[in-house]
Amino acid sequence: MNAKQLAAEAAVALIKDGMKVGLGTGSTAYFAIQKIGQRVKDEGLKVTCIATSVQSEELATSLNIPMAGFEELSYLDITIDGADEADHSLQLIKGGGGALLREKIIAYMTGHYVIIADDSKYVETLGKFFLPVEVIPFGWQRTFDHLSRLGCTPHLREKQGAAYITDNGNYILDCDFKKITDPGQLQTELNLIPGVVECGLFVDRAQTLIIAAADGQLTTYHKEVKN
Ligand SMILES: O=C[C@H](O)[C@H](O)[C@H](O)COP(=O)(O)O
Repeated sequence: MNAKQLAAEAAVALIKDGMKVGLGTGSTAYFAIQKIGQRVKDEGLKVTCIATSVQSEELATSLNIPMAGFEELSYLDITIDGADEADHSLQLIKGGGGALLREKIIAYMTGHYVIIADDSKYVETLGKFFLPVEVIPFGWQRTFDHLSRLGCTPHLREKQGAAYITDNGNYILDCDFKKITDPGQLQTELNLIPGVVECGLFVDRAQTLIIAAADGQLTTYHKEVKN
């Protein structure tokens, strides 16, 4: 079993009958959704889920995982999601797969927010991974200018030669800050820029971080966070 799958399955073991569950996005969350589907099928696990992306919604539906909308769910017991970077105080960079906005909305309605990753994602200081910032397409070049003034080099994310479009119809600027020493302050500054919809910093959100190594070793970190 690879490290991502190992971390994912350890997290899915936390899900109990009757829980409302948030489904993350990406190659690590994929294994969690697969395992939830397996538990629904084999054990008759009773859950109601909401997904952080169209991609995860489609995967969950194909596995017959019961899904619900925001009109039905206002609170989730647990969400299991991946991350692009996580530091020792469980601050995160997310959005490598473009799902940061829906992921953050769901993180903010979750009681127990669990992050799963292989050990390459566990870093001393955030920022080596370019920080994804979701911006509206209107005037994005000027939003780009404002981001640059915060000391980063932004790059418009592209897919097949055109601007990458998120599930919400927006663009992503991947920002090279090199080192992010104060994620909370940076999040505040980013979200004050007109045109920025949301940034991929998840500050004081994760309560549990499950890191798996290729040799099968699992390490779980916990933090007190009032969600
Ligand atoms: O937008 C995508 C999400 O934030 C992912 O959870 C993150 O990019 C990690 O993805 P992966 O597990 O594929 O490395």
